[in-house]
Amino acid sequence: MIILDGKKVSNDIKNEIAAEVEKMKANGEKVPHLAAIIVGDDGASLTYVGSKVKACERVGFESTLVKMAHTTSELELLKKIKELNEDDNIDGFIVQLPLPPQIDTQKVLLTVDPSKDVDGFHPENFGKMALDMSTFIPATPFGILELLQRYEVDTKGKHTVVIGRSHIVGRPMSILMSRKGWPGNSTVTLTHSNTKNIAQITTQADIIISALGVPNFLKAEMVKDDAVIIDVGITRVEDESHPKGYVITGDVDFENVSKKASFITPVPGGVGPMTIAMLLKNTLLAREQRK
Ligand SMILES: Nc1nc(=O)c2c([nH]1)NC[C@@H]1CN(c3ccc(C(=O)N[C@@H](CCC(=O)O)C(=O)O)cc3)C=[N+]21
Repeated sequence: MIILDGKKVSNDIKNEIAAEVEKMKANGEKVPHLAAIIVGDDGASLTYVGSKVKACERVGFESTLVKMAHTTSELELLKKIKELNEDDNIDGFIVQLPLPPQIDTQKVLLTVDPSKDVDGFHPENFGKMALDMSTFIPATPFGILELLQRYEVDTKGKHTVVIGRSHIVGRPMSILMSRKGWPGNSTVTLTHSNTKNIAQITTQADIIISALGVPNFLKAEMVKDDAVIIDVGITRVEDESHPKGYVITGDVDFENVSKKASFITPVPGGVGPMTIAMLLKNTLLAREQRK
């Protein structure tokens, strides 16, 4: 069993990006600038945005964090987005999800300038992804592809089972794994909350990508020998014995599933850090395309 070490690979990628930034500086070019908008400040979201900003500093990017009150109106948020669209200083930006209920997420995603949409959530970019056109690939799916590639995981002709159909992970992942090329060329089954007999499907899988958000959902008996396991779950589970009062728990019963797997991602230290590295990669791309 080989652990797909997202922490290590994401560090490698950050070093590669930092080297690019050094070159840009040496050439007197402007360095990439990422902005993030966060509406409200529930603990987890703020932690993730905070780590994105920290990652920017680490690779030499400029970053801007726009904090807005949880009572922000849709109109105010759309105005802020338009400001960032027009700000020549900003190469790419993200609006941290989920948004409070008074704000229509679809409207927000449609307002982000597709050329600055480093999350790859705008319908134009999602469509390009589905049609194999060059675009920003959403950071979490992009990170999973990168992990599969760097560990030379064979995906051709394999049965990939995706669990969860979210617009951010499951749906795009199912499209990407079925695309021509590598990683890709898989036969894909997309499962979700209405799927019957899910264990019957997962036991047929060569590759399982779980993006469900139910701690320890995937058990050893749901997995065949030598399967490749990608765990996208990151649920905070209360744990008094831990200094933070919680532990980050994945969708996979790692202790038991890892005994059967050929490759497996840990949580934490798997897909999470890759997400951040690929957001930086998209931002670098955005800067290069704006020259
Ligand atoms: N517009 C938008 N874009 C996003 O990319 C986006 C978002 N909204 N909303 C929330 C989710 C979640 N997300 C994570 C990023 C990093 C880790 C990460 O680094 N996790 C660490 C643990 C971090 C911890 O200790 O909490 C790990 O898995 O090792 C996790 C989750 C990005 N998201």
